[in-house]
Amino acid sequence: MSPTSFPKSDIRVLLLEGISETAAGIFADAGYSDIRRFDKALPVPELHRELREAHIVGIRSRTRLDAAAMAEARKLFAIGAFCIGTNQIDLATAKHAGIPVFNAPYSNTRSVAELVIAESIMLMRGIVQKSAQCHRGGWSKSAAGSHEVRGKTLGIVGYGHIGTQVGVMAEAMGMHVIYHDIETKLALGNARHAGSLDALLAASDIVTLHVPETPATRLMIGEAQLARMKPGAHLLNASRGTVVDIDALADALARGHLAGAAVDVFPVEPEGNAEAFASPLCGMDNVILTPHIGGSTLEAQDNIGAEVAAKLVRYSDNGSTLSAVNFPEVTLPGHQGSHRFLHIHRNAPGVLMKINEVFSSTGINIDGQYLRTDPELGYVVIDAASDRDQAGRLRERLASIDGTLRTRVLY
Ligand SMILES: NC(=O)C1=CN([C@@H]2O[C@H](COP(=O)(O)OP(=O)(O)OC[C@H]3O[C@@H](n4cnc5c(N)ncnc54)[C@H](O)[C@@H]3O)[C@@H](O)[C@H]2O)C=CC1
Ligand SMILES: O=C(O)C(=O)COP(=O)(O)O
Repeated sequence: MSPTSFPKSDIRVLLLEGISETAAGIFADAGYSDIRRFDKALPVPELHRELREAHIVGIRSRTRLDAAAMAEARKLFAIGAFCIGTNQIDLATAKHAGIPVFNAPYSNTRSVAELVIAESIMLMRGIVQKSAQCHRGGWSKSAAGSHEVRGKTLGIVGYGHIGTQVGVMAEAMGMHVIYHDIETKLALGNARHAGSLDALLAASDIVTLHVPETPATRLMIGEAQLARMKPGAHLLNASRGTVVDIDALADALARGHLAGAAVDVFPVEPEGNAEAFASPLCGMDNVILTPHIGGSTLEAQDNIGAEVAAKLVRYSDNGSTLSAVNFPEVTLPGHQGSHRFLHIHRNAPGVLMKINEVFSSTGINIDGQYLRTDPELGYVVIDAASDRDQAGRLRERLASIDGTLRTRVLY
């Protein structure tokens, strides 16, 4: 266990939104004892209060870490998104504050893909309506409107980690798979590029959305796109609530243009399980509504807890930023026998020279130096065999260099 510039017992780890116990276990095993856990997203005033004392924060998709939240988080040095999406975090503000953000890009993808496959069959068979009728004492034994998925066309919008897995599973059930993506993607199996979003919408019996939340995907499925879908087709959205115009979707369903939908994500979602949920889709028997649980399986949450906590511990103990989503990536070896100085600065000419001057002026030899920059940010890591007092003084001098955003020493 490597000590850091202040005792690990003083490093506050804040874990929100019911992040898996696995994560807390990994922090504890690495010597972190000040771990505060909450099973829901916090209301803004409480979030800001908690952030003031946190050095590391872990969130899921619900907590907004915007510029106002970050302004409160004066001690924060790392953020973990214990999920895939990082749209809830102001990545640029975090970066300019010298705070790397880590996420779990794969761990829950299978869970989402399995749900989409299950829902595709449920929708094509009209199972939710039939189940609702039975619960109400009805009995409508009929094949009308019920179809096998075999031989039908599945259109995947966003052919990334989730979209590709959905495609492979759908083909195993005999479906034709087409996809649309803004990047050139290797088609798996017999999947075919649709040519355009419009072409995909016109050709698919089921359309499933797997794009991230970006300015380009905001309301990418609105009235015009829904109108292009085949009459009687189905729409699934387990991506982000902002991707679909929910009123337009409700209208297309009410008019019978679409036969059904499965929606897991919403433009506005409750903060926690105690808050009521409302949506224009509520009350429609042909719509599967789920409370943003695409990635909520015990397997996925366990894997995510382990993956993101390990990345945060590694950064905190060792300085490595491998796979950070907003930061220059550095993979570092151990630093036995030397102190490790982390220096994060605005990328401007001359900073590196000044850092090196600090060391050369004291005659301390540099054992290893690592540097990664992007146009905005520089991250320099220096291993040097100073004594503890010297290290403290060196750190102060490094911190006083113009453009410095953050410094730490790992002993
Ligand atoms: N419902 C839930 O619980 C979960 C939801 N998600 C959501 O699913 C999204 C996708 O996840 P992954 O497949 O792992 O991400 P990914 O990054 O592997 O794939 C996203 C794909 O969308 C494409 N894309 C981006 N902008 C596009 C545009 N404007 N038009 C067409 N394609 C576009 C990308 O090129 C990429 O291939 C996440 O960003 C997240 O928002 C992820 C996990 C769980
Ligand atoms: O991984 C994602 O992006 C998700 O949407 C899952 O979010 P959650 O961790 O379930 O709040």
